[in-house]
Amino acid sequence: MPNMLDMLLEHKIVAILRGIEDRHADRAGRALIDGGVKLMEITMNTAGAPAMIERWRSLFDGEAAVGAGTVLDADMARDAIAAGAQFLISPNLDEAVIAYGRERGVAVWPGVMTPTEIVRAWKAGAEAVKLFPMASLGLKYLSEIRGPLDSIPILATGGVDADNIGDYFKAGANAVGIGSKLLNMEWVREGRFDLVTAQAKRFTGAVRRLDSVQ
Ligand SMILES: O=C[C@H](O)COP(=O)(O)O
Repeated sequence: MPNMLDMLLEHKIVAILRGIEDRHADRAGRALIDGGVKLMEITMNTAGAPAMIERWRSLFDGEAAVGAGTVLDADMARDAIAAGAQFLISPNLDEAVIAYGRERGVAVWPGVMTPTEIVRAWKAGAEAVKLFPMASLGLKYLSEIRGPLDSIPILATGGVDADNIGDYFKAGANAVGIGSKLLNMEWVREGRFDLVTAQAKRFTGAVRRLDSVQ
């Protein structure tokens, strides 16, 4: 099984699927993969999330990693891992979720906001943290905390779009989580999966270009 942290650091984008309707989900997932997305997070507040995770594990086996998002506590972590989630992402920091994931060999990237929370998460065994909500914290905040906290991988989440994605990496993000600007629900409802793929390519192409100039 591929190492999730390695995948996160290599591909640098996590697609966040929140509230996708089950009848559209498989085509949306396929469209994202066709656009180069390699890590997909189905949030646990999406109706039928565990069943969707389980289905995607076999449907997209070898093409993309499938994890669970909005994992708020150990009960949700248990349900997500039972469904086959390959990584767990949370908006909050709960040491019990980190411990549960570690016991089962599943990567946990908890949500953090402050330097104290980042270090707490790291000490509890998280190999990376989700810095959230970035749209409110701002890029300057990220670059400032990078001074003292320069070795903890940061998955910056919130407010990422195709024009500013490069700024997130310049400010110190190792990876980004992208929701609304990557998966436009209107396109999904209208069956415009070609547009979803084209949009995904804008993001994955931006990451490739940034990698090539480094
Ligand atoms: O937890 C995920 C974030 O709410 C996604 O934010 P975004 O839609 O601004 O990318």
